Amino acid sequence: MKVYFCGSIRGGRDDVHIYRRIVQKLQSYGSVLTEHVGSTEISERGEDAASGGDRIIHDRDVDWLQQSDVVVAEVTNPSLGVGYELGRAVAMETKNILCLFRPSSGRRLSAMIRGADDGDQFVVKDYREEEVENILEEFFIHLKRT
Ligand SMILES: O=c1[nH]c(=O)n([C@H]2C[C@H](O)[C@@H](COP(=O)(O)O)O2)cc1CO
Repeated sequence: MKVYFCGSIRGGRDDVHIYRRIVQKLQSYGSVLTEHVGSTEISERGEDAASGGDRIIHDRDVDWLQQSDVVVAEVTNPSLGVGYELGRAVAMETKNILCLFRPSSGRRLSAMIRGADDGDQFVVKDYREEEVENILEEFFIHLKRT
């Protein structure tokens, strides 16, 4: 199984330790194409994409998104890139999408994400940090049954 993980980069790296936890857990289910999102070596300046710059990052990520079976996004820290990836994933119509949000942040999730939940292919789940592995486990058990 190929998993595409989305998390904020230029939107801010405050939650990188949670992204790393999520990536580690996701790796027990398949290959995580965007492993770098959970790396503490990537700052909010983003990846160093050498000469190709942002176009290389964009085209590579859209290609990975197309290849992926499942999209998991940590959406607590708002990020334009994550919102864009989710919109593209929905338009592809074949992806199973899980968005994870922590209400303890005091933020209110965008209606364009919360309101996209259809209880089936696009699921938004509120969680507490300590529950994250269990939430992922439940999601992947359910996926196997469908
Ligand atoms: O350097 C990068 N590498 C990269 O893969 N991304 C992708 C993956 C993340 O899920 C998402 C983060 O978007 P943003 O940088 O707008 O927060 O975009 C984004 C950047 C920088 O925008």
